[in-house]
Amino acid sequence: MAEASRIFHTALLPTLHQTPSLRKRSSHTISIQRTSPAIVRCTISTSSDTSSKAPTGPQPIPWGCEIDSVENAAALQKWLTDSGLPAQKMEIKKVDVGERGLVANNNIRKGEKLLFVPPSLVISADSEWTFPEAGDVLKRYNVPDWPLIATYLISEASLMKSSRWSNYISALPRQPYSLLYWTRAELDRYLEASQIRERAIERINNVTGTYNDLRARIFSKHPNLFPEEVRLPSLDGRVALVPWADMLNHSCDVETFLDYDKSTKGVVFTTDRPYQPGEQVFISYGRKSNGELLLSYGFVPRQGTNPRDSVELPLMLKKSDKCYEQKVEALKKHGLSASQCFPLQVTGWPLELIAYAYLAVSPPSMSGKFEEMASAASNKNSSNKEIKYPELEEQALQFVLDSCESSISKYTKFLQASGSMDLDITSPKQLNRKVFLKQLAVDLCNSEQRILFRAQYILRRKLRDMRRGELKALRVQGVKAGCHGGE
Ligand SMILES: C[S@@+](CC[C@H](N)C(=O)[O-])C[C@H]1O[C@@H](n2cnc3c(N)ncnc32)[C@H](O)[C@@H]1O
Repeated sequence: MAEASRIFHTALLPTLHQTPSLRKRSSHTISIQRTSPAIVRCTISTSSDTSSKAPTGPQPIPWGCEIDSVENAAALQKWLTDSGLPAQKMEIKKVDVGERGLVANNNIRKGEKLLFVPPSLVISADSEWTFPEAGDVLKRYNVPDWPLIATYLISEASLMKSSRWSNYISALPRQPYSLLYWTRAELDRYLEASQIRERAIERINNVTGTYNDLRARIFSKHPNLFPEEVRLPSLDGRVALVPWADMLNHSCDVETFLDYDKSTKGVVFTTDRPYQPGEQVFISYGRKSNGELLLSYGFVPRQGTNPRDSVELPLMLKKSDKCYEQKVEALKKHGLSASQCFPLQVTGWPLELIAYAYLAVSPPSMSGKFEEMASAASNKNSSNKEIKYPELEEQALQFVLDSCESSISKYTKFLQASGSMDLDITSPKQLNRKVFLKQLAVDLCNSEQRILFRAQYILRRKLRDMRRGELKALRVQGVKAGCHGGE
């Protein structure tokens, strides 16, 4: 739940404009307009919505604050204390990593249970709605947790100061750098080399699909409760919003996650290291690659600091392969296709990747093995064991190396072009955003390319050793044959 809560928090950080008519809407934005107290009128634009049409009707409600706003954070902290948050050994401060964060104000031991957010301060699918009618309708239709909570938050935000969550809502950072908030043009332009672009498009489509489904099934049937468009952010699994806990920033060095304490029904976490007063306290947002952190949270950790970092390497069957159809059939049976991505880490690659490479380079004479190879290439097969075809190994490694090198050249092309990339800006605000996005893309591409370089190095060395070994064996055979011949 806690893991999901963080995703949700950042996925649900829309920019709500007070004066959208003045600005070209180039990313995902949510505007909320209050009509009557019981009605939430929401419109959320998408990356494809780049029109600068001035919306008519009531002014949208202000939402969130700049990520470095300590005033809103201080108001949040005061409200939380007044609302029953027990005394904590941390306080919200401006920090070096993540703008605002929780900083120790006491000595904290390793293994200490540090945080306790009582259930009354957690926003979950069971939270009480100020206007319960809309909530009742969503529950009747069994709407999953994340769109339900997103609609809840939008509904509460529309009440402004009269919502009990108003201090929380106005302290949410307006920080649209998660890939969900990049326009399609920005994704295409800055992340052309990275497979994370595909993941972002998939997630945006998932969000849009969920929204369209809700609109068709529910919102359109209850126009009095949901009079306009509501677009909701994407999220998997059980979700909740945890004010206070979601002030904690991520560090790749810690292994401690927020946890749900069944007995107290509160949110807690246990430290995995001590902290001195004045030190920022971190949690882990999950064992994620830099691309996944950018996708969900809008930041890229410093190069080389994320031991979980990985890059998706695309492998493809050759259309000219005589057994193309047969191989595709075998892959399909195991949920795979003619083009498939596999994660590479600095420390290596999964067995599935090599199994796929074996299949890709197999000659027609090995058609009896296609099925076994396709099965081993699928991670859906829990009993996966390493398969070995020594006669194909060199070709398979060369195939992976070729794919690595083709990816590396895409990154090189982008990184070289990024230096002189025209930022075609029309306002300082736009410049900030573009410079920032470009920097995020450059950081991501550098970290992904670094993993590819490492894989390239290992593959080249393996192939060299293999070929030297073969050469040696040939020489030995040659010498033996020579001896024979000489006898
Ligand atoms: C759950 S909030 C944490 C509180 C946030 N710093 C704030 O001021 O409201 C998650 C956001 O914090 C920032 N963040 C968290 N960990 C970070 C890190 N290691 N480096 C940079 N930004 C980080 C990102 O903007 C992320 O979307």
